Amino acid sequence: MSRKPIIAGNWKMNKTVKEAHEFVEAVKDKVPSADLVDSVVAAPFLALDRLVADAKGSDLKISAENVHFENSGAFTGEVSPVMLEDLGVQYAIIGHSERRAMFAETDETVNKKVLASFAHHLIPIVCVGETLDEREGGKWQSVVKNQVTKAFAGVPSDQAADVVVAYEPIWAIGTGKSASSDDANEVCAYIRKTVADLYDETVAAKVRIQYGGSVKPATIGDLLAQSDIDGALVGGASLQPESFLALLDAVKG
Ligand SMILES: O=C[C@H](O)COP(=O)(O)O
Repeated sequence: MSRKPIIAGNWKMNKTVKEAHEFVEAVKDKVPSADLVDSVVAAPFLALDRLVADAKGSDLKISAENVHFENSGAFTGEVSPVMLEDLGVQYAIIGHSERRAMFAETDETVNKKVLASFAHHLIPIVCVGETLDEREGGKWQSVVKNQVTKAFAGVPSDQAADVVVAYEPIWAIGTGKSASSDDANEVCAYIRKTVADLYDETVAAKVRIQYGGSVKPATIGDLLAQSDIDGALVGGASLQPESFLALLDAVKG
């Protein structure tokens, strides 16, 4: 089965609203057709309202970088899926390793956020990945399997097929040390097998799996050529319009 690639920029804590607006204005009419690739930018909450309006009518899609699992209530500083749906945001990154490491995100909260996202028409981009110690200790399979299994708990099969999984080995994020295409593909294939064990081969064949970790325009082509890598989640190289568009060009071939 052929899966439509999905290339997502994750800006992390970068760009003012003005800078974000200028970026979207610069790229929105240059991204490839959404028939060919899903082109996504994940921006800080403050910019989302403006960016959804900016991107309207174009093939560029807008994502949040996080979402809370409750609809409303006494959760100071948080943003709910109801609020994101209201803005017209289409995706939410969930469980990024920076949130797991610095903001107490757990497999349980990741799962709650996945379920809450589907309840509000947000497509979850679920991040998983092992630390360097876990890789060197030969534990990446158990780490990744556990993260995937817990993230998908309670997700019905029709929704499971729409989940985007981002495999991001923690040692490769922002370090300039990308996993080799073969190593990244081995893990992505293992993630797909895990989804097949949880559901079936049909669901597993539909789930899109991104690689993330020091992806650059020069390296994305080799990654996308792999059997089980359907896109990329890109930090640093997504911050400039030229670089973001160059990542998307790799899909066009
Ligand atoms: O979400 C994106 C990843 O954390 C990768 O970031 P990076 O491309 O700057 O290594």
